[in-house]
Amino acid sequence: MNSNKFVVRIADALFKSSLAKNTPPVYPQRIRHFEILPNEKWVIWGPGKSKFLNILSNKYICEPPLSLRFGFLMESSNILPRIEQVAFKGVLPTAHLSARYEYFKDDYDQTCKQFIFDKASGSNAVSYKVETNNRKINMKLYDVLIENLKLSSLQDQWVMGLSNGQMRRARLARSMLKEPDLLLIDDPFLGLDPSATATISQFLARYDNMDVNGDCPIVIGSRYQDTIPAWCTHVCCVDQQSGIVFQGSIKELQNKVDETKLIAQRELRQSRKTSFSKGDVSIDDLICVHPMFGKGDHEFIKMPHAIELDGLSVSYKGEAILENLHWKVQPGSKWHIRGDNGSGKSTLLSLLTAEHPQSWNSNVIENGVPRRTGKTNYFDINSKISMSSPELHAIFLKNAGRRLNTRESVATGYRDASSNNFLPIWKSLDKSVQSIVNMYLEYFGLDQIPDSFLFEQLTVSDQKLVLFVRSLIKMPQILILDEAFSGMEVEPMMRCHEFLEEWPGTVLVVAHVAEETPKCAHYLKLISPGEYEIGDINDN
Ligand SMILES: Nc1ncnc2c1ncn2[C@@H]1O[C@H](COP(=O)(O)OP(=O)(O)OP(=O)(O)O)[C@@H](O)[C@H]1O
Repeated sequence: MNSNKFVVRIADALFKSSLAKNTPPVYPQRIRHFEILPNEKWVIWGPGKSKFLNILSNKYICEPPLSLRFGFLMESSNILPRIEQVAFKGVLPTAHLSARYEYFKDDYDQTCKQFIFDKASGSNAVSYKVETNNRKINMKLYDVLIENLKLSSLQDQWVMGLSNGQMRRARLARSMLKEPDLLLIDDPFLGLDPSATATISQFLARYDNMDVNGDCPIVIGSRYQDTIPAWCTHVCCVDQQSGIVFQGSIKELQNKVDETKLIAQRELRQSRKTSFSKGDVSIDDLICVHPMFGKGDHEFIKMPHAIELDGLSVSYKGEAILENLHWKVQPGSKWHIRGDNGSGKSTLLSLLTAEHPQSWNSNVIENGVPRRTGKTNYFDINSKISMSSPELHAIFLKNAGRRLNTRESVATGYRDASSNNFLPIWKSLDKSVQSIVNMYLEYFGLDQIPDSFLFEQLTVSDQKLVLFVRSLIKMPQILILDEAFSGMEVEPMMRCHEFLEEWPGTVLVVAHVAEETPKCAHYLKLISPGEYEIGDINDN
């Protein structure tokens, strides 16, 4: 790339999401100046990052025309810029929760390699593929990507079976393989375990200088609470309302960055204090109907284990994922399930919720009774369990995202087997039950969202919050929170964590990042098949 050129330049621009007359601008003020030069590595930082990345990916209409320009296009070019934007998304939506674990795949499932190529679709019923484009694949780049993104051993696996972390890496490879002119990655490290985070961060740091790739500049989006990678050279701090707060070289702005972080933390503490004391609804009002509310430790000890695994093993086509796992979970205990991407955490949880075909397994003992086909059924099991997970998020968005508003979405938590049942129920609920839903909405600040907003129109953070609240309202004995807080803003996340400290039921949490992990007393760490650790967490 010519070093005199810029990558992106914004000058005196107002952005709109539509040409319709009354559409308000994305930011009320014009963006006076913003410019990315080759060899600069920018992080778009702060609560307005996703909006700003949308601007950079040319998703809005700019006024005047040409106030947003891309240096890699010819002056008079009519060609659209080739920009890839990798945003936070979980696993692929499947037809239903168990589809991910089924042996016989959906007709149109692809291998991981086909997904990364993004070139053809096909049916498993026929042997040929239908090309959807004739893009030439740079195989040299493909090899580099799968090696560096640790996807080599997963190339031939069905893409639907990939774990969250594996799927994030596959999405990144798919975007990079398109050799875009500009690559925008929002929250590049969400859902990745610490070693994958380190490897991918190092890879991104040197990516634009690699021979195999044609100088693709990368811009990342990051939240206040995330550590800005050391290789970023420039920062653009953006808020939701007014746009750019400050921008420039990180070296020069380091003090400002630190100060902004501190202020954000202080404001958060302050808002927690005030918001928790305001309003009429207390946590006790919300949880007093839980069957375990008010029970003391001496009572829990006398109860049978909520879950007991007595030598559980799970394998795919002979390859073990979990082996001889022994684990006892006391009612009312809170567990952090740990382990690297792909170590089997979601698989373990899908066994508990009976979404996994190998769930009918007498090594799974619930409330002292071994699970057996004919004795226990899916609905009985799920009447006591609720969950929020990336799989559920993806399916909820696909099936209910355009139909249900916040209140209706939360209310579906009352459905039998609510993890998989999104049929509207709000209108048929008793007035008294509706008022419980309303109390939850009020407590978590979701009552501020107008009823005209559908689930899919909410921010990712609000969607996560809705799914969390949805998982609570049927007062489950076992609450499963699989990456339930990744992608959430800090304030609502802290509110959920505080609430969970009082929650009387059993809680199983999967989270890779300490800040996203609510307080747990115990941990189960999956290391490799047959190897695991169980212990207490004494971090108080
Ligand atoms: N149908 C399948 N066939 C083969 N392998 C599968 C299948 N489904 C899942 N796997 C593999 O099983 C392993 C465990 O996946 P799982 O989703 O349980 O991991 P995880 O610990 O939850 O990971 P993450 O932290 O990334 O969410 C992964 O390596 C995944 O690729």
